Amino acid sequence: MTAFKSSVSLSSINGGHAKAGEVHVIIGPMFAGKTTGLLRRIKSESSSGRTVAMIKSSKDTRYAKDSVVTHDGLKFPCWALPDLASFQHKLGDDEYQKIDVIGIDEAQFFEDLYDFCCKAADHDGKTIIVAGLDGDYLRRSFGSILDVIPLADTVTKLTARCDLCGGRAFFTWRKTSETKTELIGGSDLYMPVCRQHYVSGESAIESTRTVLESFKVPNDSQTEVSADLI
Ligand SMILES: Nc1ncnc2c1ncn2[C@@H]1O[C@H](COP(=O)(O)OP(=O)(O)O)[C@@H](O)[C@H]1O
Ligand SMILES: Cc1cn([C@H]2C[C@H](O)[C@@H](COP(=O)(O)O)O2)c(=O)[nH]c1=O
Repeated sequence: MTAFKSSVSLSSINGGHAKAGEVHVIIGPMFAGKTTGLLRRIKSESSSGRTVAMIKSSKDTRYAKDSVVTHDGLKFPCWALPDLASFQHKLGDDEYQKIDVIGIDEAQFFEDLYDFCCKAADHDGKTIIVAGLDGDYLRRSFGSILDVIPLADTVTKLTARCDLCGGRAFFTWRKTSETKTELIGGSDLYMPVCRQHYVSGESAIESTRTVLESFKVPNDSQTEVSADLI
C-alpha cells in the first residue's frame, strides 16, 4: 500500500518520469580536483549508457571556449552558457528530454543554479552533478552554490595542496590586490593554501597596510601646505 502510494505521487510530481532525479555537489578551493572529479563521473555515466551533457559558465574563457578543461589539460566538450535557463532553449525540448545526466562546472557563476537544479532533478528526472567554488578569495560564500546543498543527495568537499607548505589546502588565495569578486584566472592569479598560510597572508597584508598608513600625510597638514603655497 505504501509502495503503491509513493509511486503514484512520484510520477505525478516528476512529470511522469519513472525515476526521480539526483543532485550531487562537488565543492572546494581552486586546484582541488573538482573539474577532474566531475569529468570522471560524467565519463562513467556515459560509459554505462546514459546520455550526458556538460555545461560551464561562458564567463570562464581560460583554456577553451567550448570545453571544460582541468588544470592538467583533460578536456570534455561542453555548452558554454551565460545562464542555465538557456540550456533547454538551446538544445530544444526533444534533445533535452533525451539527456539523463547534466554536469555543471564553474557553478558559482550561475545565478539561476537553484531553480535549474529544482526543475531538472525534481520535475525532469535528471541527475545533476554540480562542481564549483564554495568560497571566494575572501572565504565568503560564492554565488548560489551553497544554496543547492539542501537539494543535494551528496556533497563532496575536496582539498588541494597548499602551495606554501604542501599541507591540505581548503582556501584560495588571490595573489593580486584586485578586489572584485569575479576575476577569471588560474595559477597566475590564485593559489590554494592551508588555514595557517591563509591567516598569515592576511596578517602580512594588514601589517603592510598599517605601515603604509603611518607614512601617509594627514589631510589637515596637506591643506595647510597647499594654503601656504597660495
Ligand atoms: N597546489 C595544487 N594542489 C593540488 N593540485 C594541483 C595544485 N596545483 C596544480 N594542481 C593540479 O590541478 C589538478 C586539479 O585540477 P582541476 O580538476 O581543474 O581542479 P579544480 O577544478 O578544483 O580547480 C590536480 O590534479 C593537479 O595536477
Ligand atoms: C577564488 C576566486 C576564483 N575566481 C575564479 C577564478 C577561476 O576562473 C574560477 C575558478 O576555477 P577552478 O575551476 O575552481 O580552478 O573562479 C573568482 O572569480 N573569484 C574568486 O574569488
